[in-house]
Amino acid sequence: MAVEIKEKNQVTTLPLMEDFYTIQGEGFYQGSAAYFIRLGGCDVGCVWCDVKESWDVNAHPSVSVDTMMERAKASGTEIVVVTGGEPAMHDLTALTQALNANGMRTHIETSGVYPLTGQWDWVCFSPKKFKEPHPSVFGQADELKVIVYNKSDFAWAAEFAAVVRPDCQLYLQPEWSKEKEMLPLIIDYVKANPQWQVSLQVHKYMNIP
Ligand SMILES: C[S@@+](CC[C@H](N)C(=O)[O-])C[C@H]1O[C@@H](n2cnc3c(N)ncnc32)[C@H](O)[C@@H]1O
Ligand SMILES: Nc1nc2[nH]cc(C(=O)O)c2c(=O)[nH]1
Ligand code: SF4
Ligand SMILES: [Mg+2]
Repeated sequence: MAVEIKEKNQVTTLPLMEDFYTIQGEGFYQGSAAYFIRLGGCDVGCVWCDVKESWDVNAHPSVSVDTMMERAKASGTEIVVVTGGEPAMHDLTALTQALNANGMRTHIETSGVYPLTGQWDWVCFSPKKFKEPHPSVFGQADELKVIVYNKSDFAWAAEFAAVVRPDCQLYLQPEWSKEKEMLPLIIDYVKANPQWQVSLQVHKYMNIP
């Protein structure tokens, strides 16, 4: 008798806020074409979050990972960035499997407050003072991107630089509304500490998503 091997219960639908093909505006891949999948749900509560509409997990429709994969694939993209919201609050195993199986690179933007699930080609870790990150993400981060909202954020950023891998790329990104004030401080800091680089949200200057 043929026996059907059932796979472990995997999450095959996820709350999708939006998906779009654009230019990665931040960090190491800044300037590269990338398809963004923005999942709903976040409980970190950053006061300056630029996508607060993403926070309520129930406000976004459940969409199958295959649909998300097909839409990304149709764009012709090489890179898919999974963001949110806080994408790591969901089981991303099936989504990354579908993307990988179809030849796309998987990148994630995460605050690191939840352990990662899934297979990632690039992990951007952006820790937040509003909720402590999970230590498992320190060794998984390819890129550390700290948002600078006030002067105390430089010393706080250095604490994370000390615990990520030695080959992790280090970025300081001004909080958008504080850019005028913080950018000069970031520039001085990077000149004095050249292991860090400046990251700007260039999509906002280009008026693209
Ligand atoms: C909206 S978050 C979603 C992913 C995840 N929750 C996180 O915070 O990393 C995407 C990126 O935007 C950054 N970000 C959010 N609001 C910002 C703001 N007002 N100014 C600069 N960067 C911001 C976050 O730090 C993160 O690197
Ligand atoms: N163009 C563009 N680049 C981005 N890099 C990270 C983003 C995010 O919201 O996760 C983002 C975004 O929202 N748009
Ligand atoms: S963790 Fe990310 S999505 Fe959540 S509030 Fe902070 S910046 Fe926004
Ligand atoms: Mg954004």
